[in-house]
Amino acid sequence: MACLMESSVPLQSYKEAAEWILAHTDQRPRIAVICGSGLGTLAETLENKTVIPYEDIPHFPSSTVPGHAGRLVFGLLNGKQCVCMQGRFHIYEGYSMSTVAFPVRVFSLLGVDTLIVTNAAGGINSNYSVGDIMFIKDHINMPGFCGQNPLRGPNEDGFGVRFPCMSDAYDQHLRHLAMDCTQELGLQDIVQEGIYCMLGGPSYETIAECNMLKLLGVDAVGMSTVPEVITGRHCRMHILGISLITNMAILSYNSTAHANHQEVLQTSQLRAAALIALLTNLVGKM
Ligand SMILES: O=P(O)(O)O[C@@H]1C[C@H](O)[C@@H](CO)O1
Ligand code: HPA
Repeated sequence: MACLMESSVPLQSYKEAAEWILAHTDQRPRIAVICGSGLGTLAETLENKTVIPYEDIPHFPSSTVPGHAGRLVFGLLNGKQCVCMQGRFHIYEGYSMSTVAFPVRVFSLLGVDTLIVTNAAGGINSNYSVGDIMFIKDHINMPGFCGQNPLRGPNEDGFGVRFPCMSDAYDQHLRHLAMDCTQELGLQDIVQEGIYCMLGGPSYETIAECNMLKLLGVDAVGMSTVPEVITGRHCRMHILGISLITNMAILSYNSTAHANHQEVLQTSQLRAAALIALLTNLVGKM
């Protein structure tokens, strides 16, 4: 009988990707930033950049979504060495959860121990507004309810344990530090803290689905982040998750609004400067 297995990535592929990168830059960052839809401009602000297109790195997946450039950018952010993923992967592109999270294990082999994950998300909480910045305090892995998890398949003991704890997935200290930064920058009025729910996409949610998520206590909905966070926690990284509320989820049958990726990218552009200021300030304190 055929066995339904996550197509887990061979250990050798992570190692070959990491070795290739180590041979192509002498930068050794401990901080990695995954840039969400339209949020890749952060990478442009790094100093002393080394830019590596994903297609040059052995075994690296490729980006197929508008707003996700598809390159690693190494450089200094506020004096600290960082690597930014300008473009991430999603399961709706046809990738398995473990492939989506492939770069996170590569980063771990490079010596990264802190992961900042950003995303564009739809606001479910009716107290939220478009343009709000939400620090993620917890997540719901909705695809996980039917078995999708980046750690599915044989465990790689070298990265972490078989059954990792996720109740502390989002680092409280980093979140408080980030909150302090928003005060300093005068962003406190647009800051929220909440629960992110990942759905598979690529279709946006129905009205019934949005109302169900609201009942479940979800504050923002998206199509990413969870695979990278689970994988990062598995290898003991400290994680800060940030959702930009790019649109409000549609909860009423009277609404004439239509979710669309243009709006997502437009809001990301509007808030790019604020997010860059926030991350620059934060990284300086880390
Ligand atoms: O990569 P993220 O999660 O930031 O992008 C969101 C989810 C979809 O890729 C896209 C939908 O508009 O934006
Ligand atoms: N739903 C799911 N993913 C998203 C949304 C949304 O409303 N906005 C940005 N990414």
